[in-house]
Parts: sequence; structure tokens; C-alpha cells
Amino acid sequence: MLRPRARRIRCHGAVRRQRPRRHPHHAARDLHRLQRRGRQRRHGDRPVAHAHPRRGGRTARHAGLARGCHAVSTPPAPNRLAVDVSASRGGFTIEVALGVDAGETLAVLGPNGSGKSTLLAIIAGHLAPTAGTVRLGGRTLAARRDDGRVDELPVERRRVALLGQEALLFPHLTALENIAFGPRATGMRAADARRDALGMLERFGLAEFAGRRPRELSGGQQQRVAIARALASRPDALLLDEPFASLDVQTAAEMRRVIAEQPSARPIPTLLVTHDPIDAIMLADRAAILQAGRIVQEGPTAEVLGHPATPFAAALAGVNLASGIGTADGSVEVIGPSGARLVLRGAAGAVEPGARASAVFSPGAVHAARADDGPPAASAPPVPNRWAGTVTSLQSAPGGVRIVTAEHPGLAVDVPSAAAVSLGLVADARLAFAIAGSDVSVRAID
Ligand SMILES: Nc1ncnc2c1ncn2[C@@H]1O[C@H](COP(=O)(O)OP(=O)(O)OP(=O)(O)O)[C@@H](O)[C@H]1O
Repeated sequence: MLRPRARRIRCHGAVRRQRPRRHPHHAARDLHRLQRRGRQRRHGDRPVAHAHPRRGGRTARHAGLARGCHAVSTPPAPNRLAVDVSASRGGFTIEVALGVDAGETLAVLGPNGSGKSTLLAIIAGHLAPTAGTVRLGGRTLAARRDDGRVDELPVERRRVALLGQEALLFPHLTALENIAFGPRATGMRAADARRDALGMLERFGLAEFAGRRPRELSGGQQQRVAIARALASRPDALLLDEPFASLDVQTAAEMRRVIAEQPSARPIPTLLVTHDPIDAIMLADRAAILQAGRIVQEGPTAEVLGHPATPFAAALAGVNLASGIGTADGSVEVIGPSGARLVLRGAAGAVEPGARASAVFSPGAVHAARADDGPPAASAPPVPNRWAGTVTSLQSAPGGVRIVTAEHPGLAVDVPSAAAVSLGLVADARLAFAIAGSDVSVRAID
């Protein structure tokens, strides 16, 4: 276990170094236990005893500071979060390397069970890696040594704030007291902590609720207090675990705006785990797709959602992903399960002949018409960006109908309701499809 460092305190005008006592961060630990309890509630881990800041926690005075003394806030330079770890939980293994710069937000998207929470648990200190390191700025949060032992900073000393779906506020404290709790735990004077907490409440549009207890606040207001509380303790990294998932659409939008508008006076890395592409679009500079414990794609958010590399990411982004082989003219030839050929050509970009490649396009960018001429001869060369299909399923889509055909069941075509009526859509109808090259993006598969 890493040794606690001495901290600097200002005492009657003079700045001194103070050696920490054995457990100088009990209150912060209580806060982290409470956060962890929320995750365990979702994931079925063993429960942790309920934290009570007044009984189990320690205020600045309890933490060993004399009257008139307070901790000098010397936060380490905001820095990069660098994770390069593997870990196991049950039969599941995760192996991830990623970095998030200060002031940057990385969205981690992935299907259920892909390891998103496990990744956060490793960074927050709830799960030890089986190999590798977690670094934050100049500090090592966890490192597995060659001899198999792990150097780990305890959760409460990582300066990593974790905000989950549930606000998990202390029920017996007011909104203001909840926010002031973290700074008090690190030794800030009560008056300063209250002043800062009031400032946070104002920033989050909650000033009028300062004196209310969590049960007197709506879910959205509680979540706003929770994010204010997370930031009030001046963490060096922020972990957001689907923080909007339990909120209604309007409140979630409001919360996204609040987080997006965070002033960057003290930039820190933010890692946002989400199922919802809107979170990545609104909040993240970069996005990573996690599948089965591995990052399968990472890059600028527009790039990852604009040209997804996997069917999961394509479904998330709401686009069609067609995989095939590059043709002589730089298009992508896709062969359906029954052998039907489809050539997709992008207006910009081309792929190497014979190379594995993919084409991406939106279901709504495809034009559909009645095809009265029956299926084309198998030997006929396909015309780029044109194909025919027999309808196998019709589903409702926003503003219209989603069509799936037997020839290319992985590719959806959306038509507006009026067009669906005039096409007389029924199962087994033959349709002709066309898409402009400007709406198709082609790329080689690595
Ligand atoms: N406490 C645990 N003990 C044993 N296995 C666990 C534990 N927590 C998670 N797992 C397993 O680890 C794998 C990854 O789970 P994890 O919760 O990290 O996925 P996730 O991507 O966050 O999923 P979700 O989107 O459903 O929250 C799953 O197979 C899960 O069953």
C-alpha cells in the first residue's frame, strides 16, 4: 500500500507540513463507500456498512487540525488519466489501455456486460488489476508489481469522483451540507466549505434548495446536487457511470447541459460510461467502444459514430454497416446471405481492391421505389449504389417505416409514412433502392 503523504496546512499565518495520522481521510472514505454501495446495489457485490458522516466520518477538526488551522489547497496539477490494465471478475476478463487528458471527456460505450463498470471499478479503486497500472497525473493509483503484489492508493485518497445513476446523497444532510461534506473532510474550514458549497449550488441552479434534504428534492435535483458534491471535493478525475439513465428525458437533457457547461478553470479528465449515443455526442471529445472487455474502436466521437467499426456501434449510431471487399474502382462489394451482390461507392474516399472494407450509410438516406421487373439475373453486374430486395419485415420507425429485405437482412431502409403508403408496402413486395454516393462512407477494415 502506498504511504500517505504529508500535507501542507496554514496555521495562524504560517504554512507547515503535517504528517497524516493513520487514517486521515475517514470522511472521504465514507463518501466513496456510499458511492460504491450504489454500484454494488446494481451489480450485486457484497454490501458495505452504511456511512454516517457525523458518527463514522471525520471533520477537519476530527482530522487533527487545531482551531485556526486549515488545509492549504494545493491540488496537484490537473493531468492525464492513463489506464493500461487487465483484471478478472468471476469468469470475466478485461484488458484495456486508454488515456484521457485533463479537460477532455472520453465516452466509453458498450453492450451490457462488456466491462464498463469493471473499468470504472479499477480506476476508482474498488477492484485491483491483475496486471498493469492506473496513473493520474504524476500519481500511481494502482500498479501490479512483477512479484504479483499490488501497490494501491486507497479509494479515499485517489481524488477520483464517481457519479452513478443514483445520487446517493446523505439523507440526513441538506443539499448544502452534502456538498460541503467533501471539502470539510479534506480539512477545509466550515465557513469556507459552506461558502464554496453555496457557490456550487448557484452554479447548478439549486441555490433555493440549499436547506432541503434529499427526500425534499426531485430525482433530477438530487442528481444535480450529487454532481455538485462530486466536483466540490476538487477531484483530479471524474468518472460518470450512466449518470442520466434514471432521469426523465427533460431532466437528463438539463443535466447534460449542466455538465457540458462546466467552467474549465481546473480541467480534469472525465470518463463517461453510457449506453446512450446522445451523451457521447453532447459531452465527449472522444469515444471508445468496449466489447467483451476489449476496446474495439476509439477515436473522435464524430468519427466513431460516423463510421462505426462494429455492428454494435453501428446500431448505437443508428446507421447501416455493410462489410465486404474492395473492388477495382474503390467501391465495397457486399454479398448477402443468399449471394445477392450490392456495390456501395462513396463520393469521397476509396478502398484498395481485394481489401476487407466497410460502407456506412443512414437508413433514411436510401430512396425506395416499386420494382416491377423481378429479381436481376445472378450474372448481371451490380450497379453501384442501387439494389433490389424482397420485403421480409416492416417495423415502425420515427416518422415512418423501417424496411428489411431478404437479400440484405443486416441493412435497414427507412421511408417516411407518406412514401410507405404510396409504395403500398406489404411483406414480399419487391422494391428498388438507391442511395447517393455523397451519403455513403467507405473505409478499409484494419
Ligand atoms: N462482482 C462481480 N462478481 C463476478 N462477476 C462480476 C461482478 N461484477 C460484474 N461481473 C461480471 O463482469 C462482466 C462485466 O460486467 P460489467 O458490470 O463490468 O459490465 P457493464 O458493461 O458495466 O454492463 P452493464 O451495461 O450491464 O452495466 C459481466 O460478465 C459480469 O457478470
